[in-house]
Amino acid sequence: MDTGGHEHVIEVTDLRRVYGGGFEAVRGISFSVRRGEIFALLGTNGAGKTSTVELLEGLARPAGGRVRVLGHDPVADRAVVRPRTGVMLQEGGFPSELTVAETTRLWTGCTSGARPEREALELVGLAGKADVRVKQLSGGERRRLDLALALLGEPEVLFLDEPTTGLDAEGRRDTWDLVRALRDAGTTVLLTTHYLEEAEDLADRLAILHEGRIAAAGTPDDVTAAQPSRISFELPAGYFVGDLPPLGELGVCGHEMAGRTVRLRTHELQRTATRLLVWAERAVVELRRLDVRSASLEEAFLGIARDTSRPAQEYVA
Ligand SMILES: Nc1ncnc2c1ncn2[C@@H]1O[C@H](COP(=O)(O)OP(=O)(O)OP(=O)(O)O)[C@@H](O)[C@H]1O
Repeated sequence: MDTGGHEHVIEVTDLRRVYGGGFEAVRGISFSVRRGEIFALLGTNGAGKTSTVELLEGLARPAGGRVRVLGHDPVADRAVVRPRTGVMLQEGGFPSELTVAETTRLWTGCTSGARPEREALELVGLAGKADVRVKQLSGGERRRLDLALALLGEPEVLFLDEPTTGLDAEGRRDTWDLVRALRDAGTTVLLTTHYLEEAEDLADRLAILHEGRIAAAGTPDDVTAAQPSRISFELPAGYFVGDLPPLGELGVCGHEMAGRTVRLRTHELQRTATRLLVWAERAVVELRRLDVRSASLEEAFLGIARDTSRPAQEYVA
């Protein structure tokens, strides 16, 4: 299945998931992930990320639509797909009395072509904890053990459900470095995350899910580009927005004033900031608490999360 030189390792078409009671958690989503790509699924709580990933992992059958992983149906062809994939669930659920080394050994026994246990632990920085019982690990260390186990079979495709939840900033960055290194070595990675910075930094492409549908998709730059940048500052007493140069001339596409604080939105950040500062200099006006902020994935995400009237899916990632 070679499409323009890019093999689609994961293909999802009009996927639906309905739980008992008739609740439709995934409402017809489509996306594909190429070999050697990091793809992030973002979304508010309950948006349908885990429900989707479980279908990709073959843990449940879709109510509609189609999933292909490495060209196979992950449920019907589980015996073919499972040995080539690594899965890190949201909850590891290990026997807590076992040590890290014992847990890894147990998993090695169930994994075909497993890499050496110590190598997997070294990859995630847990080699020094081999003799510690799982119940004594910190939350972040347990996440890293989850990741080590997902990596045991040297998978071609890696599913990571919130891989860095509970990790401190350093642990999170170490995990990003590891995921990037795996991607560079050809592993295809699909991850879910609540950390927008993580998606922005790590993902080659992403989709933002909202209420079971894809509300935005593309590269982090694509998704961010549609958002305005923001400039905020306080005007001195006696000054109002009307005292600024005409907002159209500044390139402003929206504004508000609350107390003395002015917030401007613009798609031409450099032009707006320059003209505003030139005006302030000439008018001898001090813009206190000046804050100039580029459009971000966070803006896009919050815009989607707040917009309850958003229409049905129009995006295909
Ligand atoms: N077994 C189930 N039975 C009924 N509803 C379920 C079941 N599992 C999940 N849901 C519902 O499906 C929706 C999607 O849940 P899901 O766990 O996929 O969301 P998520 O995007 O992963 O959320 P989070 O970010 O909170 O982990 C939620 O409204 C959830 O309550």
